[in-house]
Amino acid sequence: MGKRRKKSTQITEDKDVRLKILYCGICHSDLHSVKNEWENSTYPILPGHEVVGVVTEVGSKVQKYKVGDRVGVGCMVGACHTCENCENNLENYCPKYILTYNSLNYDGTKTYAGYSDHMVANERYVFRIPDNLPLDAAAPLLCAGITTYSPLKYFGLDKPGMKVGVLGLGGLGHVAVKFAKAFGAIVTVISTSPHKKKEAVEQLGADSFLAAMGTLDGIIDTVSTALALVPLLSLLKSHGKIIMVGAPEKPLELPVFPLIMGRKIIAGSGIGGMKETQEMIDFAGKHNITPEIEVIPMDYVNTAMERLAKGDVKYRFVLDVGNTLKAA
Ligand SMILES: NC(=O)c1ccc[n+]([C@@H]2O[C@H](COP(=O)([O-])OP(=O)(O)OC[C@H]3O[C@@H](n4cnc5c(N)ncnc54)[C@H](O)[C@@H]3O)[C@@H](O)[C@H]2O)c1
Ligand SMILES: [Zn+2]
Ligand SMILES: [Zn+2]
Repeated sequence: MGKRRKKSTQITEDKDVRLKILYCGICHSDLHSVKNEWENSTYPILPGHEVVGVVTEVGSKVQKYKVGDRVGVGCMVGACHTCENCENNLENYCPKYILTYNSLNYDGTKTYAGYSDHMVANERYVFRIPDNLPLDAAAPLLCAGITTYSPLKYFGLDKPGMKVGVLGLGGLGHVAVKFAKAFGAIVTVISTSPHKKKEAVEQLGADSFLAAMGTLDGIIDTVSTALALVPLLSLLKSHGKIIMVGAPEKPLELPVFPLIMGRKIIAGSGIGGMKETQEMIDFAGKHNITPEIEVIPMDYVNTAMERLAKGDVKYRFVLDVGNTLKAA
């Protein structure tokens, strides 16, 4: 692994940017992956796709960045750039996309990611972090941010007055509340944990905590385990939508009648394209949207994973890689 790691930290292409990693968020997908819950993990895995840091080197043809710039890398580091999805700035739906970790580069080498000191990525997959956003709190935007921003926009839930439900108040869910509020939506947190009510309303700005039947235009479902859909469908108005971003390993049961009654929609959404990711980060900068984080040292990572599995985090762990990673 040492040899491959070394290779992945060298500038190999003209359009590559090397960054010194300072912070990396811990996404529940990291946990699914290290535990092989999706049954697609190939070890060794070096997780982390909410990566932020500072540019230390640029390839000869890099145009967007220079040494010293504050940047981030999200869930992807490559795609084919020729298919219909790529041509429409939807690299995230490219059939040949390359994930930041647990994936293969086109040369067959493995990708390793953010729980690490350095990283190299093509400039198309590198994002600029606005000066007013603290780097540690900006990290979760790279996955949790775009994963919730993109479906709110695509499914038309970004209009003032829309009644938006957010299911699961974890890393993704709490950012969904912040973006939906910034779009002017009326936001309801749907949670099975009554103790989360006070914070959801007072700290995150949600308008209410539990929704009444037939009242919501859309629900962003961020839950990491399989939950029943029927009670959720009953919360929707006619034409309401449930957008699944949570990625449980087990399938969900889908009775059809509650869909037919009211022309309701269940859809999925995966991160977002590179153009939209930069747009989301700039929007967060403009509206001062920062995730709520608990900054932790590298040697706390296993405890953090255990706490994340229990839902014991408010609301995102961020590894202080720059100050606490002791390179071997
Ligand atoms: N679609 C995408 O592109 C995308 C991107 C990032 C993460 N994800 C997935 O989204 C999910 C959430 O990620 P996260 O980082 O926000 O995780 P998280 O652990 O921070 O949040 C998940 C929330 O779901 C709640 N939850 C879990 N099981 C529950 C249950 N049975 N009933 C009620 N609530 C329950 C937890 O309490 C927690 O609040 C994960 O499955 C992750 O893999 C998908
Ligand atoms: Zn993620
Ligand atoms: Zn493509």
